[in-house]
Amino acid sequence: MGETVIATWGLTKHYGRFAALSDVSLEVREGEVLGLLGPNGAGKTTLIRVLLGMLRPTAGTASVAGFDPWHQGREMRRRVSYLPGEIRLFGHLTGLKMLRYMSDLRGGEALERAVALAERVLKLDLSRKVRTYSTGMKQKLALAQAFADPVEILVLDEPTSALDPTVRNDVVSLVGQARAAGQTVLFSGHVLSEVEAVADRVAIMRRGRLMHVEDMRDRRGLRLVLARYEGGVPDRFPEELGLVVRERNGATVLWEHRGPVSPLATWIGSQPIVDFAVGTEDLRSLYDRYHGPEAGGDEGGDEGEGGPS
Ligand SMILES: Nc1ncnc2c1ncn2[C@@H]1O[C@H](COP(=O)(O)OP(=O)(O)OP(=O)(O)O)[C@@H](O)[C@H]1O
Repeated sequence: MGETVIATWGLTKHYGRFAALSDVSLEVREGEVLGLLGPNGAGKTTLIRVLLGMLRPTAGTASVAGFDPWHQGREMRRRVSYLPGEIRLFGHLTGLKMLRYMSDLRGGEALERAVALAERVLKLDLSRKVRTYSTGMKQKLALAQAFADPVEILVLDEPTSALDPTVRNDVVSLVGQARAAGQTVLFSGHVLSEVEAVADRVAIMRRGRLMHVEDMRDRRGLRLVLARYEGGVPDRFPEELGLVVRERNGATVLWEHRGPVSPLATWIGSQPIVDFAVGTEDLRSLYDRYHGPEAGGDEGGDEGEGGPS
């Protein structure tokens, strides 16, 4: 993985006394796909808008492609393609003219690719006026443009929110292709399976705070082992097995395990273990640790328009 291309240090955004973003420090490395997860109001869009130089942070700093987004927004935006959560297009233009308009803003290079993506991959009729498009069709048009842009960084705010399941999968593939082409992708979303399918790392937000960053590559090699001992669970386990105790309760222990299975299986065979089970932990259970029923509610502050943009 390459060098850091997006970084924030103690990023904070207040609306009056309400903190939409609190002390967020995060890094995204070159060529990486980072999924930003969190329920409504967690602060994902606020973070993205600060990174795009559309909102001025109350405190903290950010760097995107080596630029300060607020003070060097113009230089930064040349290197970044952004899909906003709320897409605004010119209704009187056809899809094709809208794509031409958007690609001209970047020197026209990306038009051919944007048209191919829109028509062939996303199956969009570009001869229709944009005002006759459904919400999902508008999202497809903006996605075609975002993925076609010859930029280093893609920032996608809920890129699949209006799409049907088949097109969602196409977008997941496009994110994978963008990474294969060396682009860095930051995207936000709620659909855990999509994030799980494509993200290298996942950042979980809650009430404006960054709660947890998980490396999905590590996670894919993680297994959970549940064992019930005859009598009590020993205090220590051989270090070379790479077992980490997640929970222990009477005669039962839940370990996290990474690495080869065979030494573990041999060792388990030598232990006074009466029963055991092996499984994986999907992203849902990780997410639920921060947002599940036991994690409490997520009501934020007052909704409202405003802030510099
Ligand atoms: N202009 C504003 N004035 C006051 N509060 C705001 C403003 N913009 C956002 N907020 C609040 O900041 C919090 C974070 O909002 P944000 O849009 O970043 O959340 P999100 O994680 O993107 O949610 P969603 O998934 O619903 O898009 C919310 O509680 C929201 O009400």
